[in-house]
Amino acid sequence: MSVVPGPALDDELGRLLHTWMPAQRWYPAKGRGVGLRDLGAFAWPSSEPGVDVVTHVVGLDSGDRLDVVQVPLTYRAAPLASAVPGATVGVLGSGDAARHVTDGPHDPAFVGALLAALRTGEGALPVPAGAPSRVLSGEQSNTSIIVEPVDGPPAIVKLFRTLHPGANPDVEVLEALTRVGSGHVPALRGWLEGTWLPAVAGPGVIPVSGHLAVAVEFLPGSEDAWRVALSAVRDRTDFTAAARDLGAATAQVHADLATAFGTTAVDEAARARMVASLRARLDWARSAVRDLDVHAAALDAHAAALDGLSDLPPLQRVHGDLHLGQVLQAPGKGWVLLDFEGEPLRPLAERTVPDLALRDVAGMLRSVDYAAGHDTVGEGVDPAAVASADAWAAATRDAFCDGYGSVAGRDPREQADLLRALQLDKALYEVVYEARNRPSWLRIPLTAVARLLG
Ligand SMILES: Nc1ncnc2c1ncn2[C@@H]1O[C@H](COP(=O)(O)OP(=O)(O)O)[C@@H](O)[C@H]1O
Ligand SMILES: O=P(O)(O)O[C@H]1O[C@H](CO)[C@@H](O[C@H]2O[C@H](CO)[C@@H](O)[C@H](O)[C@H]2O)[C@H](O)[C@H]1O
Repeated sequence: MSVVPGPALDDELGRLLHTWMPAQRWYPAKGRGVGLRDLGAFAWPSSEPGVDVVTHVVGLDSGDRLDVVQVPLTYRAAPLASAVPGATVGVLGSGDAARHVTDGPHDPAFVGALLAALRTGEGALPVPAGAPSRVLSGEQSNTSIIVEPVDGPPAIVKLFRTLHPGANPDVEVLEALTRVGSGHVPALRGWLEGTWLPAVAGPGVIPVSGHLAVAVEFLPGSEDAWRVALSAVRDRTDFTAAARDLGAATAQVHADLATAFGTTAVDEAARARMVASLRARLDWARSAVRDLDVHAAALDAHAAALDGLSDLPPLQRVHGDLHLGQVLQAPGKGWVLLDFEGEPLRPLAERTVPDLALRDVAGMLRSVDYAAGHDTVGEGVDPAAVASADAWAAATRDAFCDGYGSVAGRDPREQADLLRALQLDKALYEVVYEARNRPSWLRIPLTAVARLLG
């Protein structure tokens, strides 16, 4: 990457970031008091005279935890005319020396520098620098920039906001799946790596490297399955044909992942590790969310029964956090799976170890339950509406499993105990996720925990 080390994060910029960052959707330390740590900066060659482009790597230190985020910024003498609300970080200095600070993805000066620095794999179509771009709006844990060249296919560049040393699973998996010709993922078009100081600073410390961004083909006119499913359940329209295709696409991606990364048979030690990890998640969720206390006896019984899990299928790379919001119905391409980063609340090292493909099936079944329960879980809902949402969910879940089994050769419902344990595992993760991020949604996974334990 043709960038050079950039300026330090000084107190004045630190104060601006302290105010601006917590309001961003991607900010990982919501609700926690943090001290900012300067873990490095890259100064980018800027195509616009007088505009400085700098990516700061900032540690968010809350004492017991340190999240590392990348914050690309531009510095201009005058405000960026095209800046949308939220893109303006603030002003440094005053009078003639004032520097207007903008969130990089919203500034063409940063996007041009970023596109020029992307690395491209063999045979991949590079993303031209200088093409018009816009930031994807909507709920996102990262920041994506859609690039639409006038004379070439569009691309979408995702800036990973939370950084981890080493390969980002999204880049690693998309590279492998593109290589084996998987038809159910967007083709990889480029990536970017960077270097910063590790979380633990000190004398003689060695910098770490990792992925900063990934670029893939943009699929215009796509609809995400969460929105389609939510309107289908509201209108009580059939979603079974789509769910069957989605099940088949999921099984095909699992087959492609097995081809690209191989599989590992489960011996007794691996089985014991799997049971231990399911128990560890149970303990983690119970200690994080007190609403689970009412199920103490049933959760204890479930934890004990996990020893009975046997005949586990081979382990392989999986998606790790598959839900309806992670799949697009793309014109001419069918179902496409996105975002192979795994569960954001899980440590990165755990997200890349070979796992059960059924975990993704369980994730999708939970997502169908979310769509059905979105409007009907809670007090005072008409029982007829609950019954019809439940019937929609049951038919959709069956269709997804039918489609999955038709490609995988084994129907997921044949492994009922394992599938139930994985759905419960996911529902417990969701209880923690919702308690931290969307407390008003908490009742959806809590209701599922009660049902799955019952
Ligand atoms: N290749 C693509 N083509 C069209 N839209 C996309 C593409 N990739 C992502 N998106 C849109 O961007 C959203 C967020 O992408 P995702 O990779 O899940 O980001 P995040 O990791 O921030 O959640 C998706 O839900 C989808 O709407
Ligand atoms: O998309 P991310 O990788 O950031 O995943 C996280 O956020 C998801 C919500 O955006 C969350 O998914 C949960 O809510 C979905 C509805 O919004 C539902 O379809 C999923 O089944 C449910 O798990 C995901 O768990 C979390 O990791």
